[in-house]
Amino acid sequence: MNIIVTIFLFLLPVFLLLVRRRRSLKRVPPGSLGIPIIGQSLGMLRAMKANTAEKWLEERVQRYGPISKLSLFGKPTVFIYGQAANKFVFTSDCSVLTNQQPQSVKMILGDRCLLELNGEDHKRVRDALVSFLKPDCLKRYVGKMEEEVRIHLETCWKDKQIIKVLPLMKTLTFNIICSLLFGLERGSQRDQMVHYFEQMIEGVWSIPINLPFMRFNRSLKASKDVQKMLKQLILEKRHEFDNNLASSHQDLITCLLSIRGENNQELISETEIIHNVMLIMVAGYDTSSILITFIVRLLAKNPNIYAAVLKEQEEIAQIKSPGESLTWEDLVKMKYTWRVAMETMRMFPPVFGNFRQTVKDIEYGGYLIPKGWQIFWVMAKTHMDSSIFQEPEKFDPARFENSASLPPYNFVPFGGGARICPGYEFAKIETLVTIHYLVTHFTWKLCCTDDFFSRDPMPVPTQGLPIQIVPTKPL
Ligand code: HEM
Repeated sequence: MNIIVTIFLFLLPVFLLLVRRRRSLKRVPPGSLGIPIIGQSLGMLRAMKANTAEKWLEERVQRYGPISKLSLFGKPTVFIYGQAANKFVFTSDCSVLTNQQPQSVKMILGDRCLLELNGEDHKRVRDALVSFLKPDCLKRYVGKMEEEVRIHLETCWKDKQIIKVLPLMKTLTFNIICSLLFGLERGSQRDQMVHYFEQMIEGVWSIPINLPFMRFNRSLKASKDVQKMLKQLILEKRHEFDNNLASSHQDLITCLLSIRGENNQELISETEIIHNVMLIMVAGYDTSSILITFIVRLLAKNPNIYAAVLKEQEEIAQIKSPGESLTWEDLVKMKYTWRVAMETMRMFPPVFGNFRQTVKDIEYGGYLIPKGWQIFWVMAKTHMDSSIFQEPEKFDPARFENSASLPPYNFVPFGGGARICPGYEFAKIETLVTIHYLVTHFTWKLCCTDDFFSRDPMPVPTQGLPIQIVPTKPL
């Protein structure tokens, strides 16, 4: 026995030496980590603001190749892009990569929101959210979304000549979220929620460099106010549910409360409901409003495409009797309009890219990425790759006529894998319903014809996209 232990103790250091030597043979990717803490953060933020982020990244690719290291927001980072990179990020489980968000996300949205969860916990909470966000469930809410769109156009577009699209689309998407997800009707409670929410969202994606401390603190305080309101809302909805008073039009909160175990105990905790409802508010607000804003911009610049969308939507409107609601079946017919939306997201994806963190030393593309480093994957660059999308600068919805023929992992505006956007169908319905109403009731002209938009981190067109509108049919 002693001999075996002695041999083991002798061999152990040799084994460890060999492992370490193997690891050191692999190189970390080329590039520089720059000045400590700051690294390349300022350069990238500047490029995002100046709408030159793609060029900034392309210069890196020219200099170091498709995989390079840099330092972003105080952490060593590896930048990757392309089909293989997307596949790697979307198919790696939480024993390899975990989600990585700025500390501000955890502070404002809470540590039980999906972005902070991994593995089994992530799956359990995500499945609960998807039970409401899946098409089978959302089908029933097309009419409710339509009602919000109608009221929005009546109050914010009717009798106006010039409007700014982005702020209005933000108002609309927030109202849709309040109505469908929280069952919060129009009135003082909803107005108060908007007030706190607008302050809260300012700080969510912030890092110390881009938001002054005072404003971040205001955002943090607003998050507490939103949480207080949600707590009260949950109390009311739990009472309604337990006493069978819930209306047939369930909202997300009631749906989460209704997920029960064997002894009727709630399976999603109150904290998880609050944190995830706040995440949904944030995740579904900027993204969809930006998508609709960019569609409006592209339709104004491409009259032929506007005409084709109008034709498709008129065909649907014409078979409706006055006041009849849109249905799921109508949305299924809006194939061309959705292709326009897909092409818009190819060229102007609301989400530019995102971060993950390595859980252990990993090998990718022949390089070593050490444990604890960030991975910065950028989808926007893959969408403009001319070897995948011919003439990538051309706005051409026809390229999605046969989207099944697109090789996988190349067009990923909603991400992929275990963290693929659970709000995909929700975003699709609100986009199609809104565009239906816009094209069948208005024509418009851009007031700012420049092509500029900054990324903050989502794309924001100049002055929020002012347009001149002309009604073509009464609402
Ligand atoms: C055009 C609209 C939208 C786009 C382009 C979009 C895009 C994305 C992307 C790319 C991700 C994955 C990020 C990653 O893997 O790191 C994501 C995640 C997410 N999205 Fe969306 N989204 C949109 C609308 C929505 C809506 C309307 C909701 C809610 C109703 C929503 C809720 C979420 C949530 C909760 C996550 C986190 C999922 C997880 O970590 O498991 N999104 N979205």
